[in-house]
Amino acid sequence: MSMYIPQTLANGRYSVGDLVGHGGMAEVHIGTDTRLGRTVAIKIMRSDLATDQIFLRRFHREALAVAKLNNPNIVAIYDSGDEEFADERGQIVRVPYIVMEYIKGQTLRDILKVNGPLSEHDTGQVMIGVLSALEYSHREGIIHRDIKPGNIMISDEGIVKVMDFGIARALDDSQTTMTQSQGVVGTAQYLSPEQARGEQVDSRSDLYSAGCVLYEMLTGRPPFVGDSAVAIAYQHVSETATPPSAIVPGLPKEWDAIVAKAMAKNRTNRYATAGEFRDDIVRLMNGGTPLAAGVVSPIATEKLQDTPDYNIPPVQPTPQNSYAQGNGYAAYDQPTNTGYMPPAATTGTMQPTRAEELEKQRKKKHRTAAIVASVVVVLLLVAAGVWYFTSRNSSANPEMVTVPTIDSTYSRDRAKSAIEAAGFVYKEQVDSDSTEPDGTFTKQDPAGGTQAAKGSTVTCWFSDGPSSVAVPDVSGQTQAQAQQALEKAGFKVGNIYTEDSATVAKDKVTRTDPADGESAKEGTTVDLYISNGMTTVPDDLVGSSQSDAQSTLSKSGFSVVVQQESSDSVSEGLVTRTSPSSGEHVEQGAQITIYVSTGPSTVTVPSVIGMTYDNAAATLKSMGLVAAKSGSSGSGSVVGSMTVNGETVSAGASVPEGTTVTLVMTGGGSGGSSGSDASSSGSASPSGSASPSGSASSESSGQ
Ligand SMILES: Nc1ncnc2c1ncn2[C@@H]1O[C@H](COP(=O)(O)OP(=O)(O)OP(=O)(O)O)[C@@H](O)[C@H]1O
Repeated sequence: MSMYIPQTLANGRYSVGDLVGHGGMAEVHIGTDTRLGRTVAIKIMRSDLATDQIFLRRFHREALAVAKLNNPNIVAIYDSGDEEFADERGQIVRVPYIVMEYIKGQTLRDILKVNGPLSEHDTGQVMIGVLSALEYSHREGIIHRDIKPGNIMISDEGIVKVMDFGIARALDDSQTTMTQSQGVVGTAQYLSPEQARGEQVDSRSDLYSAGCVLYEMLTGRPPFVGDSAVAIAYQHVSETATPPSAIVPGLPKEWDAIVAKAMAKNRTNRYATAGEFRDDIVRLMNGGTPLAAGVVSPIATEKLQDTPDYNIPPVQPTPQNSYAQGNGYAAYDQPTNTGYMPPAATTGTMQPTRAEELEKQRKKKHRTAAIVASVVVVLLLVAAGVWYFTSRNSSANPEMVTVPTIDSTYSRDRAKSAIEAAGFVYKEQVDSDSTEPDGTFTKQDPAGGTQAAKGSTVTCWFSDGPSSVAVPDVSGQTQAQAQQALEKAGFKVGNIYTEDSATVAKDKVTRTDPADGESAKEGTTVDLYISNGMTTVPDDLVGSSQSDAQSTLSKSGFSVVVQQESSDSVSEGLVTRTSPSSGEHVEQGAQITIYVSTGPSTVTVPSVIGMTYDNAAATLKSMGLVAAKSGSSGSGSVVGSMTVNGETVSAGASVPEGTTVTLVMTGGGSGGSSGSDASSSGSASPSGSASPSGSASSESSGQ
């Protein structure tokens, strides 16, 4: 596979370096996360996968789920995305990619290819790592679905790292990969019987695959091999693998028991958890007897009792031998049908190495094996011929029937009856991508109304209900970016509202409903709120200190101007008012003036000596003071002709506005005094307070 790869991804955040490997679906490059300055591995998927919407959605959803896994035996996922760029021919291509932990090391597949079987010790160590990874991921609700040596890396420090969690799920149902035989064949060797039958997988499916990996580490070859994915898948469903000890002489039979339990066809007979599986391996490695050797699946128990009869010579992992073994002469099933004599007991004084022993036995049995292989080949040819002619005859001119049309009103039972009544075999599949309610019919194959051979299979998919996903945080993004992110996460965008925001820039998303982080069913409609660039002046500024008001306004992005003013009602240093005032609608970042009290305002008492009372009172009033009189004893007409002879507050004194100044009046303009000299004995008091002490009577005026 050769792909055009851009030099950077995600607006330059990741620089893409040398190719470190490639598989059927992707190329993996070493790279650098320039923001964090760390080395990463970047898996860039084939661009044709990007046109597959089902794949894309699942890919990002799975990457998101797997990114949450945090375990030393799992390759960490840091990021994922799609990159659009022009290739060398100028054509726009879009590629999905995953940024992950870079592992300096080798895959188990490469190690097995170069070294052949591993020692029991190394096998145990690798299995402990793999099963610890699975125990953790299963607890987190994530099934790997594609455990195989190519997805297990051993770092240069010897740490086992499992990768590609969930990617297989993204590839499920993808049209692109269904026809991509390389990907299917690679995986078929570790496929659980339920996966081979297209049934629902669960965590025990991973344990089956892990059992196949264990098998391969012990023997140097996968449990089943064949010349097509179908041939291998068939063996997983119907054949029993040769016990590892029959391939590797001297290998303790306890390994057979562990492998048999892990690879039980019926998942209820397998280890229930990865932890149980791992504990059994640890038990064996510590010199104990694995539980599997005591209580195992009926088939395995039966075969274990047969183990003394295992007499198959070592089998090299060549297609012929493996294929023949997969076609029925596996020792597990028919140990006595092979015609082999038991190998000579190894009673020599020097223990040969396993490789030497393998070589010795292979030579001994070479002639017999050649004869048996010939017989098997002939049998196979005959079987193939029979199959070919049978299937040819049965498929010649088959009766064609119209496929019934099933729709969302059909229950499972009704769909089954309709399809069977028309002469087809009914098959049901779970549509885990559908956002329809659980149990709703979503699609069928072949389509309703088409012609298909009577007796062929019609598959119907039923939704298992929308899955719940966390609403992504799109605040601060443009409407288009937010819409893309929400749709990528499986949501629909509903109403778009605008609203005030103090902090989010105009035309950017302020929030969503449901809010980010909330869990909602896929397909849920999410409303978007966009900032209109307006906001309101905050409440509670009046009466607060200047510094508090300034900090509140600055935090909300306003610019602040401070003005001083006197106030009778607001203490000095506190805010009297703002302009614009609290609650007013303003643009983000508007200038707000806060007025800070300097305390009550003061006035200088004027001299009103010699004035009539009315004139004096009017003068005082115009200055914000209150007049009162004292010392008069005459009637109003007499008072009218009296003049001010004294003021209780001396002219020129500075007093708060509203202070009462008591005027001492004398009659007839004679200047004589009829009362005390109030200007010297009185005191200033604000409006409403008592007039000078000692006044016999006073009457305020002017307010
Ligand atoms: N995180 C990583 N760090 C270092 N090397 C890696 C990393 N991931 C993958 N590789 C290398 O890249 C190669 C290709 O990986 P990839 O997962 O695409 O393919 P595969 O598993 O070999 O094939 P398939 O597509 O069949 O699963 C691996 O074999 C490995 O050598």
